[in-house]
Amino acid sequence: MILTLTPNPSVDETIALSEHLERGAVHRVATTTSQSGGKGVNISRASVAAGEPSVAVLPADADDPFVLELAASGIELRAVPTGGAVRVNVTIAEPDGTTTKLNSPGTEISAAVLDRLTAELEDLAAGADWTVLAGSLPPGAPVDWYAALSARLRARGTRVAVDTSDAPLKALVAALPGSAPHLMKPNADELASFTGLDAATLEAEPEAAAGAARHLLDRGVDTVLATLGGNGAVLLERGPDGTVGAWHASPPPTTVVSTVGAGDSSLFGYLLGHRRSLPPQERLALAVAYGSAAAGLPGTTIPHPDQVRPDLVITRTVQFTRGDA
Ligand SMILES: Nc1ncnc2c1ncn2[C@@H]1O[C@H](COP(=O)(O)OP(=O)(O)O)[C@@H](O)[C@H]1O
Ligand SMILES: O=P(O)(O)OC[C@H]1O[C@](O)(COP(=O)(O)O)[C@@H](O)[C@@H]1O
Repeated sequence: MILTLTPNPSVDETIALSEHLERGAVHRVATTTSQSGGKGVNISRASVAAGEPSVAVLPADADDPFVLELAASGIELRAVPTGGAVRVNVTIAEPDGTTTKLNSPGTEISAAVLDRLTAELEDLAAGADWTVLAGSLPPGAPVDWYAALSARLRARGTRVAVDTSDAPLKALVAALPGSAPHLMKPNADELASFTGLDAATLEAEPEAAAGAARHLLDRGVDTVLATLGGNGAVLLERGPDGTVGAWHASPPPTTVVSTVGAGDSSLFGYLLGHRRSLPPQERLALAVAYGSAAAGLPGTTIPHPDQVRPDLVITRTVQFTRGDA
């Protein structure tokens, strides 16, 4: 079972333009779509589509349309009532695939709701192969909450994966190795944020990304899936003998429609490969195939396994380029 936590869920509104976005101009919108999203929610949605059991833990009222839509989609939920509305995130998708995301801070979360979310996770963790802590933290959550949760949930016997950004990511890295999750999934901007390296260089050069990701393995993380946008992803993994392997995978040919949900889909692809006991290169190929399939779908649409082509992904081993961190 894959257990997910989305502490800051979002209604994802996507505005698709039939022309390039020009700041200050008036645009006629081609289509608008609205989907229930947020990182853990998207991973649970991918799990359901792939026939993998999953439970999504999140703060939201049981009668919120957000929760009703997820339940109708077949996603098993533990929704902790908040009395507040789910935030709205807006994406502007341009015809060339350029995706501009405007993510809201979210509604203030109380200590009581945080405690209930923790209790739900602890209740379910022993039955979870993986527990995924994902996305931003809403106002009111302690910035080091993921670090604290990682330590508590590891003690329950689940593997822990974290995908976050900004201050919660920095707090998690600062808390290493004490509360190290088993897996982290930074993108190039996130790798840059805690290494001080240049994001564009990390995205363009898999060896540099592998070198940056290596800092996390040196501090107790077992696996790093560093996604590099259109340049695929790098996987670093500590083997049973303690040695670290590193691989890069290039995406299959992709016509990009909206990259929202691509990172979440790639993390799910890795977890699916792990649950199927595939070797590391094949887990990486599945991750990149899932991410690229999502990038080719509108809005936050999460791919069905039929849409995912790991057979078209090219993987190779990479050497580390040690950067400063
Ligand atoms: N332009 C693109 N072309 C093909 N695949 C893409 C593109 N952008 C993203 N992807 C796929 O989605 C995955 C995650 O993308 P990335 O932008 O790194 O993640 P995040 O959404 O977390 O920022 C990539 O590893 C790749 O497989
Ligand atoms: O919690 P954050 O960092 O604001 O991110 C939430 C947003 O990210 C998403 O989970 C998509 O993430 P990815 O594009 O990284 O896969 C959206 O569904 C949601 O709007």
